[in-house]
Amino acid sequence: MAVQISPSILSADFARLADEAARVPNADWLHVDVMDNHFVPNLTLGLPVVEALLKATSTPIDCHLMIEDPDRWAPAYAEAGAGSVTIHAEAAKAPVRTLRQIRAAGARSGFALNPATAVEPYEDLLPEIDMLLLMTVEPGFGGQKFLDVVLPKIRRARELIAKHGGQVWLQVDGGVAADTIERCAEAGADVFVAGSAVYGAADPYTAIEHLRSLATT
Ligand SMILES: O=C(CO)[C@@H](O)[C@H](O)COP(=O)(O)O
Repeated sequence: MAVQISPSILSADFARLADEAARVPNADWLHVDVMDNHFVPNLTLGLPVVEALLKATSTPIDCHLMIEDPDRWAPAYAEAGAGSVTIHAEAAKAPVRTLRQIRAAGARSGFALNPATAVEPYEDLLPEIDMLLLMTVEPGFGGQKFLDVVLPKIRRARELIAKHGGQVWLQVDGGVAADTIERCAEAGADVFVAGSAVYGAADPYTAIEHLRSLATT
């Protein structure tokens, strides 16, 4: 699959989100981090802001729910029009039902694992998942250092995905930048979330194209 870049608006100016979305017309997705200050120690935004963003941009929205009760909230993000909705393994109590509800509402179903969560126990869930997200930092904040301890898990996840037909996208999120993206791509990732590497750059458009070319092998 072609490399996809999903800039994280966590590093954008929250007072000007529509303008910030317009600065990255070459993004494949706009990555929106929903944090509730319970599952992670940070508070960002929720459904009303996502609904407003959906009206403000034609770029598909990739919602990453870092919240305590994703089973309760994920279907609403999909029904609102998010193109992809990702729930966390560590938070979901009924992941199969919730992943199916996301798909039934017309979005791609995403399933995320924190750095210390192994992928093997979730192999049987792969048919329910459109995108597996491997966190390459502890979730909660942008601008953290990439955890290269996750690289073997990216390789393992790619093997498991191939075993199940290869349809599942493999996303990495956290510390993805010009000096780390090639290692992620080499390990098997194909969807790259980048916050500070895009919105911290003088020219986010060019930063995306640079990351895309580095990841395209
Ligand atoms: O989910 C998260 C953080 O929890 C990410 O989406 C960050 O927003 C990525 O930021 P950078 O590490 O790329 O600056």
